[in-house]
Amino acid sequence: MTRSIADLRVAIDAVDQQLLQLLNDRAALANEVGDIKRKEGSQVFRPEREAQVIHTLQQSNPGPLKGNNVANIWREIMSACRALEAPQRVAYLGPAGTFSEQAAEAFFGVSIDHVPCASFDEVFDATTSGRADFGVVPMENSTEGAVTRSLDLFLTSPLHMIGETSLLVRHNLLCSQQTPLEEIEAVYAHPQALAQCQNWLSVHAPQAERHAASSNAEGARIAASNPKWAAIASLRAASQFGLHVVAPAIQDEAYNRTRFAVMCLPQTLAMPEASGNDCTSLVLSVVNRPGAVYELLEPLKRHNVSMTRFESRPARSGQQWEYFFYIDLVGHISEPHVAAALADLRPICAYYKVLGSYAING
Ligand SMILES: O=C(O)C(=O)C[C@]1(C(=O)O)C=C[C@@H](O)C=C1
Repeated sequence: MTRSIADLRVAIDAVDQQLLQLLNDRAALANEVGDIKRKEGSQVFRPEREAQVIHTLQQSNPGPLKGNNVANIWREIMSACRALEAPQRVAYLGPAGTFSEQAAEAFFGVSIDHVPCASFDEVFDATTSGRADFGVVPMENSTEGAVTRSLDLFLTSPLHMIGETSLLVRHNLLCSQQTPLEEIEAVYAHPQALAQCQNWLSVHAPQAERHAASSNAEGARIAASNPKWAAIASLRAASQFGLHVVAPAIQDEAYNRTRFAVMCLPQTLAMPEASGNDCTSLVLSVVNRPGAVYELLEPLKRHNVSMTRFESRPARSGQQWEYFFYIDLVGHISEPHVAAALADLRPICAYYKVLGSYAING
């Protein structure tokens, strides 16, 4: 016998009441954990524990909810529980409506104290000075490669990476009216977004001058003041600034992803323990002589450690052709094969810095 919608809604209401009770029971337990942490003076946010909770639930999930739904729901449940223990202040490139804000909320959930910043430099400053507990910055994009300012800032910063999150980035052309494409005189966006949409702009709005803005949301704010000006930004920025979508999904690569680093001072949160699905990020340099880069990579092969990223940046040391290498390895630094590889690799390096060992956000 099929049940009517009215009957099904009564059943849903009953399940919701049970869920509400269970969620409050859970929040009360988290509160008790919070009391203990306050007495101990230990950090509220435990990313490896949260990753484990989500991983375990995804493994035992009987469906019909999909694994990623389970992850999203529990990220928000834990965000709310964490905020009861103590609100976490998170710095990112603002204003409201940026992809960085989206990344911060994807990692921490929405129950955070938002600290929007005017530049990547300010995100590092805010997190270093204690104005924020954590910072979120983009590290790499699947179309445009490294976000070089973030990499350079990490080199001299006392901050370390305690997590990562990756976002599918869809760019939209936004205007204050439905302005025809051929009438758009200027496009405002962050240089990364302009680069990720350059082919589309050359074909569909070749007459439009391209202007760099400090963020896409700032570009949206500027575009809101003139119907002949457009911005490249998210749907979230469109609703934030009351703009229309003149053209959706204009990024040159359909699969345009940006990976963000989550960072903090080591005294705020020490390196997370291994979660079982981790990554280690390093910055290294070697003296410039034949075979040096080969020697750098050889210990990884010998100890069977996979490398998922190898990025070089000029050292700016005054010496030409000297580089820093940004390397990501699969595994946690406490795993024996990773520890052994790094022990062999370290003496070869002229410069060696572990940016962090943290759970892969999947
Ligand atoms: O297990 C803890 O340490 C908690 O504080 C509880 C809890 C949770 O809600 O499950 C909340 C915050 C932490 O980041 C990890 C987990």
